[in-house]
Amino acid sequence: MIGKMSNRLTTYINSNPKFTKETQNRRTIDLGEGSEIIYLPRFVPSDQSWKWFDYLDKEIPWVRPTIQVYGRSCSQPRDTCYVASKGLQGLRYSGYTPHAYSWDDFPPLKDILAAVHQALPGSSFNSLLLNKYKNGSDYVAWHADDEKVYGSTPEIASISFGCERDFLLRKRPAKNSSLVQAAHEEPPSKQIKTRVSQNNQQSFVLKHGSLLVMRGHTQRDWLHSVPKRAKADAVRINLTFRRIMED
Ligand SMILES: O=C(O)CCC(=O)C(=O)O
Ligand SMILES: [Fe+2]
Repeated sequence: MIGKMSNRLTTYINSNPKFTKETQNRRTIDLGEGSEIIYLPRFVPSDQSWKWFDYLDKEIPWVRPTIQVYGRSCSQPRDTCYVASKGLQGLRYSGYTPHAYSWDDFPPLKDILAAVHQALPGSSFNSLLLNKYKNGSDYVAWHADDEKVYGSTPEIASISFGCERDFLLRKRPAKNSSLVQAAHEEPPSKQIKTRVSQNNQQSFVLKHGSLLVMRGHTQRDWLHSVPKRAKADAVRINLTFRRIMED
């Protein structure tokens, strides 16, 4: 009986486009305390990923804005563009308010969004921040996407095309966490040991056509970055789908 059921289930899964090989490769990483990562290394097939890469590389009006970091103006170390549904509150980050293009300006983005929604039933994204890293000297510094417009538990679905890059996550020391307490109470020699002994880092190599999702309290409790890499010698395009709260 059980054997028959599982056979039928296998047939159903293999014949239903929702359960493709890519979906079966899904990895869920529980970061603890309500933070979760989902990683699908082969979400979009390679040839389709290259078609989208070429379209985005050519058609997106990429800009490299001036942003404010710790009160200083500097050039954002990657190109960017922003797309959002009509009528939403505007986005502002690092002292910069990007122009919001519409989904109709770039029709293939609607196909990519539909694929993301199919992989994440129950999710509903209404905005997209695009990033283009010309090579390994472009990067994104440690940060959290914890702007108020995303609400208390932002979900961010991130698709990567082109050059593989490392994506790092690091636990944020909370105000009253044991890490901070230890830093105050222990002599300097012990402080270092305390930090090193905590397993508070995660890293992923974001592959061409991959999907990485950050959920729950990841933006409150963790920081993420894409560091400079001398060996990365080609362009990477990254799309991060987000949901702006409607009021
Ligand atoms: O390029 C990436 O993988 C991450 C980009 C990112 O963190 C952001 O746009 O907020
Ligand atoms: Fe981010």
